[in-house]
Amino acid sequence: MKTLDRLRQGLLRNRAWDLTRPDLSLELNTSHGTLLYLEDISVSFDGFRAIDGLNLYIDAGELRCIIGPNGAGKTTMMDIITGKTRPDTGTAWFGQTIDLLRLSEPEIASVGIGRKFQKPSVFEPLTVFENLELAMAADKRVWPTLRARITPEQRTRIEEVLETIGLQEHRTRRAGALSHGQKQWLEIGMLLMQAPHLLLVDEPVAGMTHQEMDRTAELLTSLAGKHSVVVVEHDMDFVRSIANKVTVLHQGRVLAEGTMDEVQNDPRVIEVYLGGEDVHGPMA
Ligand SMILES: Nc1ncnc2c1ncn2[C@@H]1O[C@H](COP(=O)(O)OP(=O)(O)OP(=O)(O)O)[C@@H](O)[C@H]1O
Repeated sequence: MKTLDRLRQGLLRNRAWDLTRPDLSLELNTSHGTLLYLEDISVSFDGFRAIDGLNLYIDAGELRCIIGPNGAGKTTMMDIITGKTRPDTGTAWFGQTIDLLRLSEPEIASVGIGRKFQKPSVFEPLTVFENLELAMAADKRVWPTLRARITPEQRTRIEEVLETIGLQEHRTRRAGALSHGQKQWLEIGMLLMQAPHLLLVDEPVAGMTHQEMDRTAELLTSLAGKHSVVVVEHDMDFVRSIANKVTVLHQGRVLAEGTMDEVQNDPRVIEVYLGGEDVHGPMA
């Protein structure tokens, strides 16, 4: 029997698996071109359906923007992908073989899903370089010994990431002394140290200057191709500047999907945004 079928059977059969979970696949397979499959996902909190039959597919290497009014379910969707929230129904596959609903939060991170929350959480007393060094250690138990020595390969990797995030000249600065935008880029760099296949980025430009927003747009678009990037953002100008494909969530399901022009001209989307439900204002 194919691994996928075996896993599916296991899922239907029982959720209490053997602790060793011998049939658990952690090998990513995206030969069909799709990295993330969320199908018919629903979750309720105290009887309120925050996610309601959600279907979402993210291609390998794609940059996708997710928009939607307050309470549309964007954060809850991210929580489901990362294992923080378990759906009541539905399936969530990472590539064709990895069943996310069978993995713990740390396991989901280790198969290559990184999440950046809105508020930067860099280690302020440490330098930019040291932050990246720490982020390299997937196993946080090795932190105390990590500073002892890094290999030339690891140093090269850190240098590459410093260049990607544009902080080469700030490598010896304390993270706490960075601007808000620089802290956000450092945190994206810290995620990159884990070489994730999928990066989930929550409101990356909130509180940024225009210049920082432009730099963030460049950074996120440069990551696509090598990684899949899912950006949840309220700032429509920013979304327009980076998006190929936009998904509009509303009441826990996909309302519309397409280019920014397509979704902006979709009467259902206009109704949701102009209907007074969104405190962030109409779509620009
Ligand atoms: N743990 C929870 N308990 C109860 N209700 C919740 C919980 N998490 C989310 N909700 C509710 O589910 C709905 C969806 O919330 P969610 O935070 O996912 O929306 P969102 O699209 O991220 O909104 P925003 O743009 O304001 O961040 C909201 O009505 C919210 O109040």
